[in-house]
Amino acid sequence: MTPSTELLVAIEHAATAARTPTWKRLLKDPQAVITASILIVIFVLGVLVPFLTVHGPNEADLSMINAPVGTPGYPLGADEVGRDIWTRLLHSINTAAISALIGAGVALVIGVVAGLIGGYFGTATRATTEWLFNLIMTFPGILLLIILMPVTGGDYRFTMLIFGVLLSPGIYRIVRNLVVGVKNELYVDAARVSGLGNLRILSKHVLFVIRGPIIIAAAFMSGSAIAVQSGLAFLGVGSLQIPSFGAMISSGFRNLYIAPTQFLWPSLMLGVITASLVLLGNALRDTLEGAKPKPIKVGIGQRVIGNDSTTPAQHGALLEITDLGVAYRGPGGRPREVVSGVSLSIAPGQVLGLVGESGSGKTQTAFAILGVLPPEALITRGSIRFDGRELVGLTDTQMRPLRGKEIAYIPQEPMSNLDPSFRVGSQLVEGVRSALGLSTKEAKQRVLALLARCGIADPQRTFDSYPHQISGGMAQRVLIAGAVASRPRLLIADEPTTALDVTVQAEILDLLRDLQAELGMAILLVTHNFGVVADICDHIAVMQDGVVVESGSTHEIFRNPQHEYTQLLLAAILSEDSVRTDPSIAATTEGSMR
Ligand SMILES: Nc1ncnc2c1ncn2[C@@H]1O[C@H](COP(=O)(O)OP(=O)(O)OP(=O)(O)O)[C@@H](O)[C@H]1O
Repeated sequence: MTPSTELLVAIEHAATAARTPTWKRLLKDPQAVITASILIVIFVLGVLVPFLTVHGPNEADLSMINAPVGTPGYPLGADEVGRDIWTRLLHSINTAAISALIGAGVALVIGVVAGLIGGYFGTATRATTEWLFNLIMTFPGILLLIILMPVTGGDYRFTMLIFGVLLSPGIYRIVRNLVVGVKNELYVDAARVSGLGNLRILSKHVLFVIRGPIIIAAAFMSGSAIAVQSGLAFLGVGSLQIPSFGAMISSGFRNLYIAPTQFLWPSLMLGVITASLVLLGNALRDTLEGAKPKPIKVGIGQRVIGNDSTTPAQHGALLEITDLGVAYRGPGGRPREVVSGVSLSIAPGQVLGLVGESGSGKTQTAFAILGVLPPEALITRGSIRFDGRELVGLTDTQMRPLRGKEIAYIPQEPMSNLDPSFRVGSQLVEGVRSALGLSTKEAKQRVLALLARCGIADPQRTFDSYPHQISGGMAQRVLIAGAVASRPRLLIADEPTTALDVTVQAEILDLLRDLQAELGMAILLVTHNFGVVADICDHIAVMQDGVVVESGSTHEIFRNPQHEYTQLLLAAILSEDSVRTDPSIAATTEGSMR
């Protein structure tokens, strides 16, 4: 099996796993199966207590005080007042189960209902629920439970009820945050528009999506409730008539030197129950939340078919992309290639236009070269060689010396790529210093010179401005200045003129053309606009649905487009409408076609 086939098989397995129902996936997890089985066995022992014991839980026989393990009728021995430890242990299971049920149940009911309401409805409702839960959180939990003993009459069920209320802010916050994240999803909007009531939307769409974290929290809260009930009983808080692990441990503790096993049984049982609940919660989390595809980061663990990273690039190409595949997993977990078998080549100093309609995979190809694909992206196949060096498989640290120095990038939205909190100059100086290792003073001089070179009339003023104080065209010039500061060998420009008005577009293209000639750098120009391509590119690659459908010299493609899609794109820019709305570009295009 080739490495890439292995990767695809692994992806396929992950996708199949994601489609399997939760309970089936849980059954395949040994941790979930073992812990759930232990809890079921213990729970059944508690339920069958009348059939498994001969004594009552508080029935004392003074002749049996501290009877050893294996005494007839007392399989685990008797305690300090002659009560059957086995019987008390099984009854304690029921106490623990009821504690978990009440404590976790109350917390869930209050927390989930309030979380749904607080997260889904307007700010006034949220502010009220928030205030209430903040108030609850100010109560000192355990202390309050002890202080309220006279009110609860020592009945652990009331104590657990109060404990449930005290636990509820935790679950409220989880649910509220999840609901805030989900409520603006398009499918919730769609349900609202289709006329579904809030109750139905909350119970059907919202609750369903957030069920995973709620189930997990329930497992952890059950463990907490049992632990707190036992702790209180250990301290002697509550009715002495109720058999519980805490009361048994306390009694065993007093007799530790006389009969150590009295301490062992309840401690062991309590430990096994709480540990099983926590481990089951972890297994549930892994199954419910881990079902999402695990992202493979670019540069980490990608494998390429049959390439040897020491082989130089073919035909003296600066950038050579061969059979590149980039995929994302769809809703079912199945990977879908958005870049599929793309091959491109750029010689030093050449300008290649990567053209295609929106969503055709141009930016994904550019991001793959830069090694900045989002974490959920998968490189399924292929190779990207820069100056003979394989880039696919490089870690982020290995990519960093190349990015910004050898390969520079100009983004589509100049404004959103400048940090509004810092002055333009300081952002540029920072980039230039890190790329070229210059002192601040040298970097500043270089930046000012570059700003002037990039057509900015008053460089010092722009240097001292915040991004909101400059225009879109200026911001793009600023970013171009930053990109070419290190004299890169390859400049990737992703729709560098799209966000600008027509006259500024032409100026920016002029600037790029001049800088390219001056610095001799290669440019990969990502655009959907054939007019831009005609203006500046030597070669063109046309992309459709993630595939390069046609490539060749600009002259050839404009003169004799072979592929139907290329003909369509060309026809579109020459249509009457686009000529009317985009006169300078149409003129340029016509010019270059002549
Ligand atoms: N994070 C992501 N998860 C899933 N699919 C994605 C993700 N990012 C991009 N895509 C998909 O990849 C495909 C190609 O996107 P890409 O951004 O490369 O298109 P493009 O040709 O550059 O278009 P545009 O000019 O609109 O940016 C699109 O169908 C897009 O939906």
